[in-house]
Amino acid sequence: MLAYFLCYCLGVLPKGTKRMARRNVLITGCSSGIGLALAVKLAKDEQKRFKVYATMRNLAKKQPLEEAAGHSLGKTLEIKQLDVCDEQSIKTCVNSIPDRRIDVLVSNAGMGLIGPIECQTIEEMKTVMDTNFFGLVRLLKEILPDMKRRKSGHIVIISSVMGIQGILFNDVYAASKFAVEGFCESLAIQLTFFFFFNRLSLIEPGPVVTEFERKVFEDGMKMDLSAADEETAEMFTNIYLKNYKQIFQSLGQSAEDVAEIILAENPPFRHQTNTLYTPMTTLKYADPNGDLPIDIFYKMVFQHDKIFSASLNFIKLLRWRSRKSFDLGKPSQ
Ligand SMILES: NC(=O)C1=CN([C@@H]2O[C@H](COP(=O)(O)OP(=O)(O)OC[C@H]3O[C@@H](n4cnc5c(N)ncnc54)[C@H](OP(=O)(O)O)[C@@H]3O)[C@@H](O)[C@H]2O)C=CC1
Ligand SMILES: CC1=C(/C=C/C(C)=C/C=C/C(C)=C/C=O)C(C)(C)CCC1
Repeated sequence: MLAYFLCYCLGVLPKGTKRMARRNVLITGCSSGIGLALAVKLAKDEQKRFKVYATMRNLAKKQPLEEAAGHSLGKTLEIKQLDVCDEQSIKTCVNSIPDRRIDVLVSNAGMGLIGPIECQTIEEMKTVMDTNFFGLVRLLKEILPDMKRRKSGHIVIISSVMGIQGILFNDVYAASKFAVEGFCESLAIQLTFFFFFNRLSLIEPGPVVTEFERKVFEDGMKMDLSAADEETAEMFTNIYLKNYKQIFQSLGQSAEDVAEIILAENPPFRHQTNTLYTPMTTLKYADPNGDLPIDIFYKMVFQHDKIFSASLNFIKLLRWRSRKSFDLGKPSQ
């Protein structure tokens, strides 16, 4: 079912319903996680509808993708170098594609950052903004003019539920995804003029079990908290980090699940992939004043932490008993 929605997002109907010319898809951040899963999914499409340019900043990390790609490597999938923080590397990559033709751009590369801001340097914060926000801007500056000239193209952006709603100790990461969302919301209006209908889609996953989760947790565990006061350091360690793994185990999707959701025909502008997480984001829309989600999150963390933890365990148990992850992203029929 998620596969259906993925195909739907990149402009392909289910098998056998429509024939289309092969489409060039460029994906950033394919060394692991969602980018890798999506690249492989598209490259292995039975009808060979895609030519995938799976890019990564460090080609020394290409082995997992090569292994997962199998026979599609060198046929429907090519691996290329692209660092979203380096304009020249983007240009070189795009110039190496025949006629520079990119039908679908998937802006996926990104990184997380957690912890008290007192313990993060401005340089670390700038790297997150540079990767998650300016990385997208650089890609579009290079690729969008060609799409506008052709009056066709589709841009899929991996945003996050944190592009809608901030979460404790994710201040800068959430800011980077809010920047992405504001930027895209503005751009979508202009693109509707060029492409006649909206061809820009924001994918908003909740927690996904990937390298992102591991890296962010490890960095959080070894963070030097000496610049924070005792209460803040305690809150980060004993509330946030303590619950972190449990949240991913209970609510987390797999990269493959998310990959399946990404391609759809006439996709909505925003698509949240994780139905278990939507009660959280709905709080934002339920109260235009913005107090409700802050109040509820505060109570969940500081007053009803045992109920919150028990609820997460219950969800985990239900998912385990069903012996497969819930079909979290099933599109409504
Ligand atoms: N995992 C989660 O819970 C969620 C993730 N997301 C978003 O999904 C996207 C993919 O993350 P996910 O698959 O989970 O995590 P991974 O860490 O598995 O993948 C992130 C990818 O981005 C790459 N990357 C980082 N910086 C750059 C750069 N400067 N240029 C090119 N590539 C770069 C990484 O490369 P390298 O290996 O070299 O570091 C890696 O290939 C991100 O935008 C993330 O914000 C959204 C919601 C939830
Ligand atoms: C739900 C929730 C929490 C944590 C949420 C997390 C950890 C979400 C992670 C989302 C990710 C990783 C998105 C990536 O883009 C808290 C603050 C513990 C308590 C309040 C409710």
